[in-house]
Amino acid sequence: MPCAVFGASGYSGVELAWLLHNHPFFSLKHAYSSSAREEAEPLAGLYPQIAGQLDIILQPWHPDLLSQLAQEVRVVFLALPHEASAELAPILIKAGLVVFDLSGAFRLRDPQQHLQAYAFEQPNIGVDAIPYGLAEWTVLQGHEPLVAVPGCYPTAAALALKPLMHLVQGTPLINAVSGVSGAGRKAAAHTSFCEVSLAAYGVATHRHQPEICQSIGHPVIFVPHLGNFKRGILATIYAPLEAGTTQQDVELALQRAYREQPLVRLCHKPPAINDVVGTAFCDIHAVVHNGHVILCVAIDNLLKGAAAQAVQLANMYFDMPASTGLTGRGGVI
Ligand SMILES: NC(=O)C1=CN([C@@H]2O[C@H](COP(=O)(O)OP(=O)(O)OC[C@H]3O[C@@H](n4cnc5c(N)ncnc54)[C@H](OP(=O)(O)O)[C@@H]3O)[C@@H](O)[C@H]2O)C=CC1
Ligand SMILES: CC(=O)N[C@@H](CCC(=O)OP(=O)(O)O)C(=O)O
Repeated sequence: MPCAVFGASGYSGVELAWLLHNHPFFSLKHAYSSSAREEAEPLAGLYPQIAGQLDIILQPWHPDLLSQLAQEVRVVFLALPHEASAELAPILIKAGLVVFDLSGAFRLRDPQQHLQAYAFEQPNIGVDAIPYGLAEWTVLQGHEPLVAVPGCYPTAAALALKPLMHLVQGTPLINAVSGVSGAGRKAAAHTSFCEVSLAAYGVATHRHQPEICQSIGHPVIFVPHLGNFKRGILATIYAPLEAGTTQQDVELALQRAYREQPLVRLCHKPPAINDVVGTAFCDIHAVVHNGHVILCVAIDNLLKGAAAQAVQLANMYFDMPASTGLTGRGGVI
């Protein structure tokens, strides 16, 4: 299945390019950067890690390329800033392409909430329902023109909480720490090596708060943190439980949700970021304590939180096992 990656010069884009290049069914035909780059160049020029293995040329995107693209590929993955996705996705859909969008442009159902979170209006692409693709909780029909891939923090938080919401009574509190690749490749002082130690940010204002609420169907308190490591997210979640809920109730609910899901691992001890970095896995540990469940969840933000989840959804879209091409350990950056 020929496909293309937009935003391939970025962190989640290059991970997508690598996963698709090594995939048994998808075949990477085109990799695009923004049009701000002046010339085509090998993607390996930006990421020497892939030299000699993935020899694709990174082409600056230009609308004149659209008709050739539409003739040559069926599926496109967008790893672009939210507004760029919002602008490009409708054009690609109109050209007959199936779009997996990693940005936040199409995730929120409520246009007002979207406007408040992203500060631009959500485009109306004339589709009734755009699937929000939390992969383990989504059924795709295989004819949707666009799938919205969840954000990295919402993936970690919702995978842990969704199986337990019938046992939760009260507001879950979510503390999550992300590595710096979560902020993307573009240079910025607040994400530069000497500036980052460990601190909360976006307290009570982060755009993933409404996304998590939408995903689990319940309000939450969410505090993201930036840590001085490259990749990975570790979330610690405290959720009050209905009186009498036991450890066994929680474990059964998690097992029921995930026993058929190869990319979610239920763990006997709290996971470390190193357990999942370079993988498509989500590791979850749960303990009932003082009327609460304490959940520790780890994912690689660039893989399960972005590129690998997009490929997982594309696998499902084309009726393949969800984990096709995703069970190895790797990661480009
Ligand atoms: N990083 C992460 O952990 C996660 C990211 N995401 C989402 O994935 C998307 C990409 O994020 P990330 O990889 O971090 O970003 P990066 O900043 O690393 O990369 C952004 C990419 O988009 C390209 N680009 C920028 N502006 C435009 C434009 N106007 N038109 C076309 N291409 C453009 C850039 O090209 P150029 O190099 O030429 O500037 C680059 O290839 C974002 O929507 C982000 O929210 C989702 C989950 C996790
Ligand atoms: C560490 C860091 O900066 N993380 C990003 C979130 C990661 C991400 O890309 O999520 P979206 O797809 O929703 O943008 C942030 O907090 O904005």
